[in-house]
Amino acid sequence: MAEESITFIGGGNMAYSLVGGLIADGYRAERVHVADPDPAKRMDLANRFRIHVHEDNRKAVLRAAAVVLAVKPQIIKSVLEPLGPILREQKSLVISIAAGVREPDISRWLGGQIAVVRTMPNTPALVRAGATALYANEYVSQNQRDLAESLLRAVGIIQWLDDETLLDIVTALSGSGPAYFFLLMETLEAAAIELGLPEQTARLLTLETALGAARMALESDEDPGRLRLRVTSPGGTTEAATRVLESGGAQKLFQQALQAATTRAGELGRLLGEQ
Ligand SMILES: NC(=O)C1=CN([C@@H]2O[C@H](COP(=O)(O)OP(=O)(O)OC[C@H]3O[C@@H](n4cnc5c(N)ncnc54)[C@H](O)[C@@H]3O)[C@@H](O)[C@H]2O)C=CC1
Ligand SMILES: O=C(O)[C@@H]1CCC=N1
Repeated sequence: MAEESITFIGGGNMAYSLVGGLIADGYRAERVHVADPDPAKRMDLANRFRIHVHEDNRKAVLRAAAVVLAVKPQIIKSVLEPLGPILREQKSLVISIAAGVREPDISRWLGGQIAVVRTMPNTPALVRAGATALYANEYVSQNQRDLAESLLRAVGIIQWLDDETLLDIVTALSGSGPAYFFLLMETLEAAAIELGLPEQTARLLTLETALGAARMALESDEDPGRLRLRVTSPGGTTEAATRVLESGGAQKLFQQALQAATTRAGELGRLLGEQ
């Protein structure tokens, strides 16, 4: 991938995952900068990845080909306004990973007419198994599109979207999605321990089953519904378990959860856009 310099504004969970994935993919540490006001975050990132860390956002973005906004949605406006003049002058590409925050608002806070890619990655980027959707505004050149794509592709799969509004659904599905699968893992592991399985065995079997199911679904020509039926012997154990899940409304609950997350992303976008 192109070895252009990239700056992360905000060095929290998601920046950690993306930086870790980039370094693991062979991106040179001296090309990566992170700005964060928290000295503990800066020290952690510098020690772990040997990248440049900064307290001052303006110094951190100097000469950056791409600037990744990795702060909470609620502070994006205040972070962007002072950076607008320098980012426009440098013609840096701005890549936002913030949930809900809309591209027209990001562009407006930066002073307008600036290349912005709005994305939604997820934390498995840390192990280069991320899933990211991207949307580019009209000012993004082909080179910048390639740069955004190569940065996110280094940490997992990517999908371009033509319609920005779809990013709220993506946020609910794959942005928040790791949490749903972790919840399932936590719950299954705890239930197995409660039933009498040793802790280490319960953990290992839970995680390998999750990995195996995901790999199998990715590599198979059959959809997950069909693969589920293959596990389910008539009158067997899976059928007994599935009956409990269905009668408890598991599918409905997941639909409602995805709806709630999508709605929240839309609300965040609306509320923050009114600033
Ligand atoms: N955590 C996740 O799974 C995902 C998060 N996102 C998005 O990524 C963004 C960051 O989320 P997290 O990393 O989870 O949050 P976080 O709270 O872990 O990280 C945010 C970082 O920003 C720093 N910060 C605060 N004020 C700052 C300022 N003025 N300038 C520079 N840095 C500042 C904080 O010290 C903190 O380290 C959010 O907008 C979120 O919507 C997107 C996809 C997945
Ligand atoms: O919970 C959140 O708002 C962020 C966005 C997607 C995952 N974490």
